[in-house]
Amino acid sequence: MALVRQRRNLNLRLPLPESPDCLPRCPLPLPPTLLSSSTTTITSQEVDRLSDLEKLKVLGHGNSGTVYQVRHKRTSAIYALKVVNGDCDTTVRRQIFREIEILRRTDSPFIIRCHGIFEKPSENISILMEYMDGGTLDTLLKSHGTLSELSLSNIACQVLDGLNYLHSQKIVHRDIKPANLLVNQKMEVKIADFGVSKIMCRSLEPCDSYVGTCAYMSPERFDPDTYGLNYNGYAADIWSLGLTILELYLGHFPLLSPEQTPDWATLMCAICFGEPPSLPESASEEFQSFINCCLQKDSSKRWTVSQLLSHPFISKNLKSS
Ligand SMILES: Nc1ncnc2c1ncn2[C@@H]1O[C@H](COP(=O)(O)OP(=O)(O)OP(=O)(O)O)[C@@H](O)[C@H]1O
Repeated sequence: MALVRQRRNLNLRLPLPESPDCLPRCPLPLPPTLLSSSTTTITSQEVDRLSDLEKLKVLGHGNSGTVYQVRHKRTSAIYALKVVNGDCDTTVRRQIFREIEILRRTDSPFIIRCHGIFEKPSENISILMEYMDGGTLDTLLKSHGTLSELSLSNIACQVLDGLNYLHSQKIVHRDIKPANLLVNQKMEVKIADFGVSKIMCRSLEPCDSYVGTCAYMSPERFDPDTYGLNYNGYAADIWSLGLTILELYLGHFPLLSPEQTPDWATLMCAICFGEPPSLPESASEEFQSFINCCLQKDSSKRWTVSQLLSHPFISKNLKSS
C-alpha cells in the first residue's frame, strides 16, 4: 500500500528544455503585460485588485508556486489564486507564461477558467481561477477510492470534450493525468495546468520535446520512429487520458507492478517495450474496448477525440443521462 501511495505521488515531470535548440518551433509571444511595464491585468469585471481578495487557506503547492483559496471581500465569491514567486527560475517563468497565454485563449466549460492575472515587474505573478471544491482527481482517488465505470464514463466524456476544444484550438496539453484534472461537488471535471502545453503552428508540426510527466507519456514521445508515424502530438493526449482513466478504475498507476521502482528508465521500458495495460475481464466490454482504443501503442492506430466521443462507452452514458 505504501508503494502504491508512493507511486501515486510520482513526481516524474521532466523540465522544459533549456537549450535554444529545444525551444518550441513557434515560440509563444509573451502576454502583452509581461512585456510591458504596466502593473496589473484584469480580465474579470468583478475582481480588479489583489487587495480585494482575502486568503482563506492553502489549496496546494506546485512546482511553480502556491495555490490559495481566496474570497472576494465585497461579493464573498470564492476563487483559487495561484501565486508564483517573481524570482522564479527561467524554466518556471517560461511555464507560467505559457500557462497564462493558454488560459487567456481558452473559453470552455471543460477548461479551468481564468478570472484575472495580476503582475508587477519583479513581483509575484498571481493567476485568479475558478475554484474547484473537489480538488484534483488524484486527491479524489486517495480520499474516496476507485471510481465506478459509470463515473469514469462521465469523467472521460468531459475530459474528451475539453481535449476536443483544445485540439480544435491547436493546443496540445501534454500533461493529462489525475493530478491535472480538477473536479467539483457536481462532478464537473475541468482540465488544468498548461505549463507544458504547446500551441501548434502547423497541423502536422511534430511535437517531440520531452516535457510533461513521463509516467503518462505515450510511446511515440520516447520513440517516434517506431510508434509515431505522422506524429503530431494530439494522439499523445489520448494515451495519457487512457492511462488516467485506467488508474482511476484500478486505484494504482497501471504500467508498473508494485515491485518495480518508478524511475525514468523503468517507466520508459514499460511504455515502449511492454504490452499496453488493460482492464481485468470483470470490466464491461465497452470499457475494455475504450481503454484499448486509447492505449494503442502505434499513435496512428489510436483513436482521435472525435472518434472516442462516439465510442459506446461514452455515447451509452450520454443517452442514459
Ligand atoms: N482552481 C483550483 N481549484 C481548487 N484547487 C486547485 C485549483 N488549482 C490548483 N489547485 C490545487 O493546488 C494544487 C497545486 O496546483 P498547481 O497548479 O500549482 O500545481 P501542479 O498541478 O502540481 O502543477 P505544477 O507543479 O506544474 O505547477 C493542485 O494539486 C490542486 O490541489
